[in-house]
Amino acid sequence: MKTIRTDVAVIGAGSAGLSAYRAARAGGKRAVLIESGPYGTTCARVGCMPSKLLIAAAEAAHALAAAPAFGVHPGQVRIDGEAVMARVCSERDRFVGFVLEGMEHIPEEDKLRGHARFTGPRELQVDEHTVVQAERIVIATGSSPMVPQEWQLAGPRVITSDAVFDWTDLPRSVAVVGTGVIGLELGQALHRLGVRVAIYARGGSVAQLGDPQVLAEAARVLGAELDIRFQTQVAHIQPDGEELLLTSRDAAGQERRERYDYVLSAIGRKPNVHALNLELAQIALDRRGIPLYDRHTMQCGSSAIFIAGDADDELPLLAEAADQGKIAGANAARFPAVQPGLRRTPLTVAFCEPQIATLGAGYQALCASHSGRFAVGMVSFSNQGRSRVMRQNHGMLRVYGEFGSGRFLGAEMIGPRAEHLGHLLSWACQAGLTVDAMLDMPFYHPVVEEGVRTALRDLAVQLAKEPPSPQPCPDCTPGT
Ligand SMILES: Cc1cc2nc3c(=O)[nH]c(=O)nc-3n(C[C@H](O)[C@H](O)[C@H](O)COP(=O)(O)OP(=O)(O)OC[C@H]3O[C@@H](n4cnc5c(N)ncnc54)[C@H](O)[C@@H]3O)c2cc1C
Ligand SMILES: NC(=O)c1ccc[n+]([C@@H]2O[C@H](COP(=O)([O-])OP(=O)(O)OC[C@H]3O[C@@H](n4cnc5c(N)ncnc54)[C@H](O)[C@@H]3O)[C@@H](O)[C@H]2O)c1
Repeated sequence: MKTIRTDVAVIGAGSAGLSAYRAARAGGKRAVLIESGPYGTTCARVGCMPSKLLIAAAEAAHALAAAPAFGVHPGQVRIDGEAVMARVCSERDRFVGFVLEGMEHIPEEDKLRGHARFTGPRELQVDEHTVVQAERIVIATGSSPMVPQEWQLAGPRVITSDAVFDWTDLPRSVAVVGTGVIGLELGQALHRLGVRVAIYARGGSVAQLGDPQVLAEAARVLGAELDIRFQTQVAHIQPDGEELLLTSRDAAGQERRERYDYVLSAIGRKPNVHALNLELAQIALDRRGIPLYDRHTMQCGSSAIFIAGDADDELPLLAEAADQGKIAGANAARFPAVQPGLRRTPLTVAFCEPQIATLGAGYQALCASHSGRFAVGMVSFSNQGRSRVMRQNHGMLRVYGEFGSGRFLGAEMIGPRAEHLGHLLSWACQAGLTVDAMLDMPFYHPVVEEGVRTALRDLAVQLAKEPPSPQPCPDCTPGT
């Protein structure tokens, strides 16, 4: 067994780990980056990039299918599944190639291959070959897709999103389980590429939405295009020749059996923290076994251990992994004099169509933190001018503002160009703008942003009213 001594050890060479390694080095410290799997990051290999490539192909097919409504007839449309997957894979490999090039610029002595686990609060063992003694450690181990054990018994045709990007052709049919972001993005893309898709939702959730009105609209709009089975449990999956036989049970107890080429488990991802021997790290864990940490410093308690990215399960997104990694790496370098880093206004986008975005404080969080102290404005896109011009007049935006200060707090939406409207609104939120200040900004015509203005005007009207249920202040109400 070899022993290495270093200032900072980073576990995981994904987006968070690379960012942490660079920040630790920039802080003037020696650092090692330990990776057990392939280099290239989840985002580039099997996440953000290949999924958006598949969606881009689906959008091309959908544009042709939608063209006749404009009086444009593209003729016989043929989807060449092998060509679709060939482009997805070759462009994906290009993105992975950039990451691999970056890895080559990291000195060999800073890179270690193998699975790291704690043997003490400042010591790791990598496979059976190296002991790393580190003054500070960053956990950036990412997350893995979940598949219930009983589904795994049905064999290799029960897959996760990882497997989709290894396909060399499109299958005939896929059952997608889960109406989270992955289920909706991949389910809709495959549907638009001519694959028979059914999406099973055990409840009524849709992507990251928490506002009941936006959620109901999203279920209605997406349900109009896709075969989504809400309130339907997957009861059993069994192999059946070259296919899988899926038995589902709806809310009324009605059973249904259908055959699919694949079942795609999109029921969430779990942080990779359970094979780290965290009990030897001497840090406090929550009830799911995830280290407790300060979200501004990424420090676990007062220890020399930091965490970043999907591993902490706070908001498992690429931009968050990069930000958190930078904060964790910089603080590992300057430990014990840790400093709060920049945490931005939360922003999420689901690239289904219509797109779904949330930003700032979500509706559910506001109900808990701002009960009786926030107002809601809304716009439906059904009659919004530009959206109607483009035949993308579906969805709804709900915006939230604070009584008294008039500050803009956040929004949830499904609708056209949500990725762009989400950015616009999250920038206003982070800048701490009031609703009135936002309405003073320029709005061109005809643009979907005029829909945002309608929602903000509605919010301004609501904010000018009395709060719905004034909360008496117990300390200053006479007699209390
Ligand atoms: C299909 C899909 C689509 C997505 N689309 C988007 C999107 O559009 N936008 C967006 O913002 N986000 C998206 N995401 C989420 C995004 O990809 C992740 O949030 C991000 O990649 C997480 O980065 P990370 O560094 O935390 O994890 P990773 O990149 O997974 O890195 C963790 C690394 O740690 C290694 N590791 C784990 N345990 C150990 C150990 N014990 N020892 C050594 N190494 C270890 C792993 O092998 C891995 O390489 C998507 C995810 C998926 C799956
Ligand atoms: N555009 C993006 O930014 C993007 C795209 C893809 C993934 N991601 C990230 O990846 C993460 C994981 O995505 P995901 O879609 O796998 O998870 P998710 O947590 O978003 O959704 C999981 C879904 O599965 C359902 N579910 C859970 N257990 C189930 C069960 N046993 N049977 C049936 N349904 C079940 C849940 O109710 C939920 O609808 C997301 O949280 C997101 O942060 C982001």
